[in-house]
Amino acid sequence: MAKLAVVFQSGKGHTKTLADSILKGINSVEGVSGSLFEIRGQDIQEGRFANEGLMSALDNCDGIVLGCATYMGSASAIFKAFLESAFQPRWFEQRWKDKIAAGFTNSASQNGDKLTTLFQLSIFAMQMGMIWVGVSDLPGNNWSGGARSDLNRLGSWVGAMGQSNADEDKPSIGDIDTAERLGARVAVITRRIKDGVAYETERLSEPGFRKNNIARKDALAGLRD
Ligand SMILES: Cc1cc2nc3c(=O)[nH]c(=O)nc-3n(C[C@H](O)[C@H](O)[C@H](O)COP(=O)(O)O)c2cc1C
Repeated sequence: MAKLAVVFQSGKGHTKTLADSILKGINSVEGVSGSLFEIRGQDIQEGRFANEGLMSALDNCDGIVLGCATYMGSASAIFKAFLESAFQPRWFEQRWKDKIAAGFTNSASQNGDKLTTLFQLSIFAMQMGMIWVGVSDLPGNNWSGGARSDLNRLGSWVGAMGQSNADEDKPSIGDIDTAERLGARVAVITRRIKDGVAYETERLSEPGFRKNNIARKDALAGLRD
């Protein structure tokens, strides 16, 4: 059974609607099971996120879907604190290398600068050595017959975007269903990789990587730099 985590932050529940939808998509795929993990402000002290139980549960997953609200054109501060907490020791040890990753965000404005949030999430995943999966749906609501209920109506491929009106409690049904389809896509791809040909992946700490580079430098001395 492939295991996927949906890790999210949501202040007022709008982004949680997308997280629930991603989870629904994941669990619709046979042989894959998903779990939700909420990042809460109470786990942050002096700006640093600390919840070892949650982090080690993520260590045991085959993939992690990351999502948070867009605040001030950026990933929310609470979620950023969680991302930064992966630096030591998980980034140093390449612990999440080759796990599958994907992302989602929600904001009030149609644009709201939320692409920045998806960039932050995808860059994080790639710094962690993870394999990023984007949205595969064609763009919706981009012609005269388009509607808010269209799939991928915000035309985003880096990750799933949601937009919810400030006086309503949910993004559009188009966004909710697009998130569900991203969850299913991530699950199918994770299962395919997990059930595929087994492979060993090299994991190096920074000192180990430096040692290899010193050996390379010595081996190449006088040849080229
Ligand atoms: C501190 C703060 C900053 C925000 N910044 C943006 C923004 O840059 N762009 C935008 O479109 N909406 C912005 N919003 C609106 C939220 O993105 C929107 O209400 C979203 O649905 C919140 O999701 P949540 O209920 O999961 O927290 C901001 C809201 C807050 C509280």
